[in-house]
Amino acid sequence: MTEVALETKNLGKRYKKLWALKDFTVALPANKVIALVGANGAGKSTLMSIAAGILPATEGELHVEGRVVLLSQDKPLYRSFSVADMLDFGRHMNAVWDQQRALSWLGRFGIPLDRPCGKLSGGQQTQVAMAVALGARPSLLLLDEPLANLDPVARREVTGELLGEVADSDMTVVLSTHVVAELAGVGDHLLLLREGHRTLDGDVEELLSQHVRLVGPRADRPPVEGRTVLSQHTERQSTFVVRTLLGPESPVAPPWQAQAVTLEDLVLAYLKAGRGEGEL
Ligand SMILES: Nc1ncnc2c1ncn2[C@@H]1O[C@H](COP(=O)(O)OP(=O)(O)OP(=O)(O)O)[C@@H](O)[C@H]1O
Repeated sequence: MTEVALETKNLGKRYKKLWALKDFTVALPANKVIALVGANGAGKSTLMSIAAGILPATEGELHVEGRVVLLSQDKPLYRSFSVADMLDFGRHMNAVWDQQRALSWLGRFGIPLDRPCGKLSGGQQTQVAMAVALGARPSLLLLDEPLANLDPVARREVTGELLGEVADSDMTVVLSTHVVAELAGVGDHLLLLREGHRTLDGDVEELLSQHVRLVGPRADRPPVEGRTVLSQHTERQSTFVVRTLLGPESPVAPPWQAQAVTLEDLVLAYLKAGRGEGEL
C-alpha cells in the first residue's frame, strides 16, 4: 500500500460567510511531487496553511507525517543577512539541519554565499529560501507558488532538481500553481481544487490513461460510456472530454475520433467545466 503524506477528512475552513475549503477529504501519497492546481481563490493557500499548522481549520481532520515546511511567495529572508548568515539562521531555528543539502542547492544555482539577501534578484532570493527550506529536512515541503518570480527556464530547472531531491529522500513536495502550461513534467500526482472542493485527484499517468477526447459530428452525448467532463459544440462538430475506463487507445466507431489528452488539456477541461459537471 502506498504510504500517505497528508490525509484529511471532511476538512473545512470558513472565513466569515465564505467556505474557502469544504468537505475536503484526500489522502496524498508520500514521496511524490504533487501538483496542487486551482484557479485564483480555489483554496490552495488555505489548504497549505492548515497543513503547515499556521491556520486553524473550522471543521474536520488533518493528519501529516513528520516535519512540514511551508514556503510561500513572500520569502522569509532578512535583507541585511548574507546568504551564509541565512543558513546559520536556519541551523539555529531548526532542530534538524542539513547544511550540506542547503549548500548543494545554492551551488547548483550559483548563488554567492557572501552576498546580502537584499542585494539578490527575486529569483536568487527564491533559491536561498528553497535552500533554507530543504536544509530543514522536511518530510512534507509545501511550496505555495514560490516559483512565480523565476523565469521559465529557471523554474524548469528548479522543478527538475526538486524531482531529484524527492527521488533521493523520503520527502513529499506539494507545489501549488495556477499556471497550467507549466505543469507538464512537474508532478507525479495531481490534485485539482475548485471553489474549496476536490475536483480531481490521482496519479498523473493514471488520470491521463482514463481520459479521452472525442471529436465527431454534432451530438448531444459522446459515443462511449463514461463521465463527460466537458462538451463543446460548433454547428457541425462536437468535442467531448470523457472519463472512461476504455482509455484513449480503444476504438470508436468512425467518423468519431479518439485522441489522448495532455495534462494541460485535462486540467483545463476540469477548470472550464461548469460547476457540478465533471465532479468526481
Ligand atoms: N484571511 C482571509 N479572510 C477572508 N477570506 C479569505 C482569507 N484568505 C482567503 N480568503 C478567501 O478564501 C478563498 C480561498 O483563498 P485561497 O487564498 O486559499 O485561494 P488560492 O487557491 O490560494 O488562490 P490564489 O491562487 O489566488 O493564491 C478565496 O475566496 C479568498 O478570498
